[in-house]
Formats: sequence, C-alpha cells, structure tokens
Amino acid sequence: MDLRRSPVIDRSLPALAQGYSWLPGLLREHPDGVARTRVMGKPALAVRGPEAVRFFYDEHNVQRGGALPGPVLSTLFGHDAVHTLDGGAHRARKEFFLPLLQADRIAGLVEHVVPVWDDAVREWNRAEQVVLFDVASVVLTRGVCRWAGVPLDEGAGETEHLARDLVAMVDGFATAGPRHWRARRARSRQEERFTRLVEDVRSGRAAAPEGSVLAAVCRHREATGELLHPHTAAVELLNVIRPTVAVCWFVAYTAHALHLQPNQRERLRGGDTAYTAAFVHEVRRFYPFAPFLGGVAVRDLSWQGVSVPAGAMVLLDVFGQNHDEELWGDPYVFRPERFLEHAVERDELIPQGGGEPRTGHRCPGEGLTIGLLEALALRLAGLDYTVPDQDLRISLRRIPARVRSGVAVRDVRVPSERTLTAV
Ligand code: HEM
Repeated sequence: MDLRRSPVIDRSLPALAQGYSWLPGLLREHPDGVARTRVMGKPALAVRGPEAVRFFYDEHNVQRGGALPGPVLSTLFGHDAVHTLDGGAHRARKEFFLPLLQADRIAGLVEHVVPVWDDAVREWNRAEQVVLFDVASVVLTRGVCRWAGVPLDEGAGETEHLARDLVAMVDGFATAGPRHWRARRARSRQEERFTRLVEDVRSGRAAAPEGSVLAAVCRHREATGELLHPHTAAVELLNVIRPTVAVCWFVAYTAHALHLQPNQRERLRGGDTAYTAAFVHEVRRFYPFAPFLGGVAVRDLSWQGVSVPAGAMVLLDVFGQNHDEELWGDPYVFRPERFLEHAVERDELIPQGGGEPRTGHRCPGEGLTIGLLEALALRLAGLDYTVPDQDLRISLRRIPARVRSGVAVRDVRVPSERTLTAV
C-alpha cells in the first residue's frame, strides 16, 4: 500500500465534527492498525499501539515543525512554542521544562495548591452551589501562580480573570465557532501581560523569587545562546501555567467517576496510596482529553507495509490507544484495579504523549498532573456533598470534551479532619 494513493477527500473538517471517534472509527475499518486519510491538504497515516508510539516519537521518522495548524498555535500552545520545535532547538528549549519532572518540584506544586483548595472548600460550604470545574480552575490558577512566582492582583479579581482565560485557551482550540475566537482573545491578552512581566523582571522593575519558574524562564537561553525573546518566554511560561490549570478537566472527571461509582469514594477514603495512584491513571486513561497527536514524515518511510512519502502527516490516535481493547480488555469500563493487576508500560498509557519526556515531546508535566490529581482526588473523595439533577453527559463530538454541567455540587462539608490530614 502506498500513502500517495490516499483518499483525495480532505478529512480535516469531518474530523472536527466527529471528534474523538474519528480516528478510532477509521482504524476499526483497518484491523491491521494502519489507516490512510488526508488532513490539512496532505496524505496522512493514522497509527496506534506501543510500537506505533516508538515509530512516531523517533525524530528520524517524524518531526513537529509544520505539523500544528495555526489556529491551534494561536489558542492552545502559542506560536514558537516548544511543541513546534525539533532537534537541537527542541532539546535546548525543553531544558527549561525538565526540572518539572523532579519529585521536589512536584511536591512543591502540590504543597502550594492543597492549602488553596482547603481554603476554598470553606467558601464552597457557604455557597448554595458550586461548579467543581470552575472552582477547581480558580484554585489551580492561584496555586500554580504562587508556586511559579507569578504575581496576581487578588483585589482586582485577577486570579478569576486569568483562570477564565486559561480555560478558554484550552476550550477553544479545536472549533471554528465563538469558542475559538474567545480562545484567541484570551491568549493575546495573557501573552501581552506575561511578556510585560518578563520584560519587567529582566529590567529589574519586578522581582522573580529565586528558584521560581518565572526566574528560570527569564534566564533561559535558546540553542544559539541568546535569551528567549520576551514573547517566547511568555509563551513558555504560559505553557506551564495553562496546562496546570487544565487539570481542572480531570478534577471534574474525578467528581464524575465518584458520582457514578460511589464505591470509588470509599476505596479512596481508605487511604491506600497504590489504589489512589491507580485511580488517577484510570481517570487519565478513561476520560477524553487529547484526541490525537500529529507530526510530519521527515523522509520516505514505511510503516507496517505502507509507504509514507516525506511530508505526509502521521497521526497518533491517543484516545483510541487509551481505549484499545487489545491493550485494556474492557476499555470502556472505569476500573482502576487494572493498574494494580499489571504494571503499565511506558508507551501503553499515553494521555500525555509517549516516549521519553527528556529527549522527545512527551509532556513534562505528567508527574505534576499525577501529583496534583492524587492530592485533589483524595480531598474530593474526603468531602461530603450532594449532586443535584444536572446534565452530566460528556459528548465525544466536542473537542476537548468536558462534563456538560461542570459537576455542580451542594451542601459541601468536610466530614472529619482525619480525611484531610490523611493526604
Ligand atoms: C491536564 C493535564 C495534561 C494533559 C492532558 C497534557 C497532555 C499533553 C500532551 C498530549 C502533550 C503532547 C505530547 C507530544 O506532543 O508528543 C503535552 C505536551 C506538553 N505538556 Fe502537557 N498535559 C497536561 C499537563 C501539563 C502540565 C501540568 C504541564 C506543565 C509543565 C504541561 C506542559 C506541557 C509541555 C510544555 C508540553 C510540550 C512538550 C514538548 O513538546 O516537548 N502539561 N501535554
């Protein structure tokens, strides 16, 4: 089979309309795990499975330059972001993010977010109703900014504004409608503000706490030895803050899982750390977030007997792999125990990409995400609340998916101090 003879109809728009089921549907028609299509005007190969992950993450095969469409850069990642770089330029930029993989950094972020959550819980108790997605986004914004050394004018409601903008950037990257334009405006606004912050720190008009993410981005240098352009530094600082706040998607998914399977709440309250870790993996596997990843073939390639010409797109089906029956057996059942029964291989569970985060494009925030979710899932499970009637559906046609209601809760109470201090 030759990819040059791929379908002539471009699937970019139908892909947006079909959402998460697009590539899994295509791959179902090709049980050998290889499907041909056409996106962004180019022939494209869709792949999944641990071996495909290794093929995709080998930069002698697939690179990122030119793979991400402009509308995604203008909303989700920012232009000139680390996501778009290859080779030496990528490795030099990635150096800025690598300390985030360290256990002490992960613990530091969790230690900043947890007290903010605990303070917020007291407020939720006084409110008639709170939407967990929204309040978690504010908690995460306040916590990550304190940790990263980013100043916020609390009196002016800056935390809530920033939280809304960061959520909008994620929410609007894959649609052509008003959500997309909201995302673009949010990004422009915050890039401008963060660029000013970088310039102020460099000129001494503002202080960056020693050892903070803000201080690091202001000092970081490109492979050429030059300081990052202030706009690029702002883009990369946002590439730490924004995805950390996006953990609110998983907090709402956690609440969804606890509501539909109340026994999970009891298991988490039991305080078994291995079970908590398994639960968090299952939330990241089961619930939809990143649909697929794209790269460009750097030379004429062959994958499973299919010839892939240089310049063709290669798409890694992230959602499909996390729901692949061959890998998971019962992929559409929420069952954390699966992660206690079998150790998961590096390239099997890929909600945040595959391969090695140090050398490739795998998410450098995976440890931060897991650390935060372990702490917040335990705290959420430790709370008592009621869940009024609401629309808890999650549409797989919407990218990114989210619980439609955001999970509204009432009568929030901390049943005992023991539950909170067990974290
Ligand atoms: C909400 C949870 C998160 C999800 C679902 C997520 C998902 C992803 C995915 C799918 C990728 C692409 C991997 C690739 O291109 O091969 C990625 C890359 C990235 N993520 Fe995350 N992420 C999350 C949290 C974080 C956090 C907390 C950070 C903070 C540091 C972060 C920073 C990044 C960066 C900088 C990249 C680009 C890495 C590169 O291109 O080398 N992410 N993430």
